[in-house]
Amino acid sequence: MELKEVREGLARILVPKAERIYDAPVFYNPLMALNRDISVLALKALGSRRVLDALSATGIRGIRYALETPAGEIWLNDINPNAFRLIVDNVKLNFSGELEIEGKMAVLEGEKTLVVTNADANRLMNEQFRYFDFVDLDPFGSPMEFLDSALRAVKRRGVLAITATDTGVLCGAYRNACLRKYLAEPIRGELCHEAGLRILIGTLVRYAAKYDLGVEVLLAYYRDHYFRAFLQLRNGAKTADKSMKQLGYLYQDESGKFEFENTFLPSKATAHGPLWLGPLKNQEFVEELHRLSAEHPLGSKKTQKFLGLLKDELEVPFFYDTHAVARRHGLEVRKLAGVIEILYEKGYKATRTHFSPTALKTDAPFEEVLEALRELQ
Ligand SMILES: C[S@@+](CC[C@H](N)C(=O)[O-])C[C@H]1O[C@@H](n2cnc3c(N)ncnc32)[C@H](O)[C@@H]1O
Repeated sequence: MELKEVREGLARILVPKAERIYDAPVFYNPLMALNRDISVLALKALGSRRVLDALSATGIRGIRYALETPAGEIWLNDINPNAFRLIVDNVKLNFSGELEIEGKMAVLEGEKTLVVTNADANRLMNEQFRYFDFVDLDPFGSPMEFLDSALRAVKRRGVLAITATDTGVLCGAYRNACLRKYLAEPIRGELCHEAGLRILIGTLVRYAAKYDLGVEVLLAYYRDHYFRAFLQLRNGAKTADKSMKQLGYLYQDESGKFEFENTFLPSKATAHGPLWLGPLKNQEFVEELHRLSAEHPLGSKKTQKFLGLLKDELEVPFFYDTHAVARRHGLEVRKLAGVIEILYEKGYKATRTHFSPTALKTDAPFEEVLEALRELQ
């Protein structure tokens, strides 16, 4: 395998030289630096000790966790033998000390303990029952095939960090796949990304509830064709019931107006979901990540700005995309800032949203958003 060295955060990592990322013998995507930055900041803020990077590829994520956060014991796993060998080399490149290799496992004991394994992630997570404070799933496509095992490997008050790159499925391009994997009806159109993220979280909540685990969303977002969610687990049947009560359904009519209902079963056949209707962030947590991003060696120049956008975003379910509203009502597109200003003057809250550069989140009713656009014609 031909290799080159890259730097990200405090890590030096050997990655395969390849024309296209999916042709490489071990997967590495430089675009995911922002995802890894936010994960490093989250782990730093949480202070979790025992961490599993279950689908590690080059090891870049787990090695950054070891170098840049207070985590004391970090496991890096991949089923691909080439990945295992590369992770071992990358651990050696970043840490001094003796790495003891025995078959499909390598252990480095030092200031930090690093454990590298070449196993099926489900098998490893089932063997390490309730062992980890923080479990990271960063798969190709959907995380669903790993979810039950992750919910068993993580401690009952631990944190799950989950990526999903199957946006076509969660956003309704492949409806049947969404029904199969997430047992949910997706939506097409301008709300598909937020609905997709909320379908993903809704499914995670239902899976956690089986184990009498409740879920608090520390942060969840959509970016660069993937979803990412950090979930704080809460122990007990009552907290699981509370989380389940935050599930519900979304409805949208042809005018673009939407509504949602917090019910276990939908009242109408046109429902989209079930999906999570609770918050997508813990405000203090996001403010802390934003603050930390100013002083941390980041891998992507875009991370701090993106965290700022997430921090300032109004916490209400769903948004109005001004381009979509204008199109649906035969109006001219107008600047988002102008619409936000009119709503502000009328006493409503309104902010930009990370889901779309042309959309706003507001507590104003749909008619007021439409009226604001009309005023600007
Ligand atoms: C998207 S890549 C991970 C990228 C990495 N987390 C990063 O930040 O660069 C997914 C990895 O999962 C590994 N994988 C796929 N199925 C697996 C399984 N059942 N058990 C363990 N690893 C698996 C693949 O070999 C691949 O390296």
